[in-house]
Amino acid sequence: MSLISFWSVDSNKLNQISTPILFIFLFIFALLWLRSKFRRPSLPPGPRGLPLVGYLPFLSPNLHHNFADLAKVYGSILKLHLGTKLCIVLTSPSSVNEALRHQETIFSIRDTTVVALLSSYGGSDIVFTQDENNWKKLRKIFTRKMLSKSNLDASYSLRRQEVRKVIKGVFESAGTPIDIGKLGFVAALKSVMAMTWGGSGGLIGVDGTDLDAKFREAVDEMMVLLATPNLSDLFPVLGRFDLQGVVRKMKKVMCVFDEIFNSAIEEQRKRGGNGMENRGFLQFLLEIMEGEDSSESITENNLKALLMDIVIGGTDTTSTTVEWAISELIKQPNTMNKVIEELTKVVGLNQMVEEFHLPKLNFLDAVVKETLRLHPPLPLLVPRTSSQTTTFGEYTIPKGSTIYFNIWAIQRDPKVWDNPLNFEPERFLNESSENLYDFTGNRIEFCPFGSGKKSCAGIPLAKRLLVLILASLLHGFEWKLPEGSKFDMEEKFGIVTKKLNPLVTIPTPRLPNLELYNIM
Ligand code: HEM
Repeated sequence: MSLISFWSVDSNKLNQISTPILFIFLFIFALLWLRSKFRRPSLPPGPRGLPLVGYLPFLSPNLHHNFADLAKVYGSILKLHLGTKLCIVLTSPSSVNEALRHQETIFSIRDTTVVALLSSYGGSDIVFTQDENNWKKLRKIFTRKMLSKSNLDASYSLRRQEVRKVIKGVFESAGTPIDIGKLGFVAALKSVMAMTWGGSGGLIGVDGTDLDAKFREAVDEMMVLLATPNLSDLFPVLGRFDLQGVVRKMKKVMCVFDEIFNSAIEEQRKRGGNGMENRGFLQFLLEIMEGEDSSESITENNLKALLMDIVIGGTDTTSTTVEWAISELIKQPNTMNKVIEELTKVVGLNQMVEEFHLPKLNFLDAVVKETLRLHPPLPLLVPRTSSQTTTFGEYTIPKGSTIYFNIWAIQRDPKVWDNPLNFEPERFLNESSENLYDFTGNRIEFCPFGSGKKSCAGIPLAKRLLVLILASLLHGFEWKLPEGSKFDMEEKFGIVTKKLNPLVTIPTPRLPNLELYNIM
């Protein structure tokens, strides 16, 4: 048999065998292709938990540290179950960017806890409203009207007076230990309250009670309740039993707020806003509520909830940052000296700090940024929830997941920052990065105020009030630790992340003319 005839016989046989095999191969290939095309990507990896409670028993109190450690094992997109909740933790600039910017409509709703809902009059505020149109309207009122440049300029005298009162108080207690966090809180809260009620002085109830003091107590209590982990959030079926009594306590605090707000509204209505030099946020909101422009109309609950946003959003965040900044500066005398040199040069020793000095305090601005890089008051931002199932690269994120953004870990990531754990304000002063990193979160590597359309609405006020308080304390006094006192930089996770051991320091007046401390 010639080679040709061998080939033709065998190729016929071969055809008979190979056609079915080819079909089988094509069939399997088509199946695989279809599977890969229509298969949902899997959930992100994450630690195993226990039945029912999930990872809950293994969590440490500092949630942001815990999440950062887990990210080292499971990667920058990880999942864990906390009670009945599926939680996703994002720990890289790219994944946070994906959620807050590229897929922001899916992740724009905040994860709401039972007490947060109560504190916001059932989600009538900017932070927790679930209605996009309502959010747009409230945010516009908040940023373009209440915190507009002209309104903030006009209310400067109110902030100035409250900060001056605090400085006078410190002067009178010179030489004795002072808790800086508490001092900063009083300065921030009293300034915010003065701006809320306007130039009408403090709030006095019908029976002559000092409502300002009552308000301060209620804010203190609310901060504690907001920070209390509540079983009802993790196991909604337990909600009606309110096992820890958190809801009962919160309802009581809300009654106090309501009484104060009602009294303030009644008083403000009687007085009206005409002719008032400083109209205050309350008068602004009353005018909007009672005005004729239906596109802006707000309810009384919206009004009260917006006031709550200012009080809750603007006080603890500000005072905590002041405390961390002074702690870092006490730890590093060389950096403290640079701040003092700048204050002496820009403000001079013959006057107190004024708001117009602030834009010239470039080094202090870098100190504030560096403080917020290492100690963001909200290290996981305000958690969001996914409004629909979506994919993140190779992973699926189911609808209803709670999303945490670990910006604390990102802002300390050695892949992003040189010497990330060192306090080096100079890093924000080099020409290229000065313009690169601002407070708008345009680069996720530095976003203590969040990023995207739902980033902090209070930045214009935060920038003025925080720096005014910090600069006034540093310009007016030299701060020393009491002899033999313990000093550390341990953190305590909560509604805002504070120092575990409060900073207690002794002030000595720095300005030669002691009269300055009494000028209001
Ligand atoms: C050091 C000071 C402050 C820090 C670090 C801070 C940080 C933040 C962060 C991280 C968020 C969430 C952003 C997100 O989800 O992406 C936020 C939201 C918000 N903050 Fe601030 N904040 C500060 C001061 C203030 C002040 C002074 C006010 C009020 C006057 C305020 C009012 C708000 C409001 C209303 C929101 C919700 C915005 C929205 O949902 O549209 N914050 N803030």
